[in-house]
Amino acid sequence: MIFKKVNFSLSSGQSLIIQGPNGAGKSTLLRVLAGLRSIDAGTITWNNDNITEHYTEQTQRIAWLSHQDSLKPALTVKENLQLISQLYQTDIESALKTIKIDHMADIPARMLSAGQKRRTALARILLKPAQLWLLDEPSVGLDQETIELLGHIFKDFTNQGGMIITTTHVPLPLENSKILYLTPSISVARPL
Ligand SMILES: Nc1ncnc2c1ncn2[C@@H]1O[C@H](COP(=O)(O)OP(=O)(O)OP(=O)(O)O)[C@@H](O)[C@H]1O
Repeated sequence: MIFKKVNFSLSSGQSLIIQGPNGAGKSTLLRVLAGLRSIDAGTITWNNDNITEHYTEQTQRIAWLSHQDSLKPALTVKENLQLISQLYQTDIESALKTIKIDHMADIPARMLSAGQKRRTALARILLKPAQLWLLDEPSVGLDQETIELLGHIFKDFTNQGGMIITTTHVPLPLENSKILYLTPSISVARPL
């Protein structure tokens, strides 16, 4: 068991910050909420529907930012975002402008800095019309100015009714968030 006695609820416009030491299960909990991992006990519901029985709907509702930026190195920033923008008919230029990376649209991902890759991954979040953002340490690699920008992006999203669940080891500009603190329940990792 990685964690136990986890209990929280979130309504439209609210956010939750998951904290805890390395290995506490923060990323694992995000994966569970995304429907990517099963749980041994308990239930997770969305408007009273068990998400494990409504996996497709759950994947449609969420936008997921993992630790890995998952960019194709040979493709440009714009090309990396094309699939998702075509899928949801959303505007790449606008997403790149929002996260202030529009001047790098034609640069291959392999030439980006760590922070520029993170911004590109965040642009991908903006391109999916999701109701819930699941963000794994979104500020990693970002400079202070971009972290502040992230605060405005978070606020815009929650003001429109979006919900955010994010892990972090550092303070994030996310006002009035609920906090969930996880403590490690296991000492040895076994294959999940
Ligand atoms: N695929 C896996 N197979 C087995 N154990 C895993 C797997 N992924 C994670 N774990 C274990 O589950 C526990 C929780 O990992 P998780 O990545 O969720 O922690 P975390 O709180 O996000 O940590 P960090 O702060 O370092 O990012 C750790 O003990 C880890 O070793």
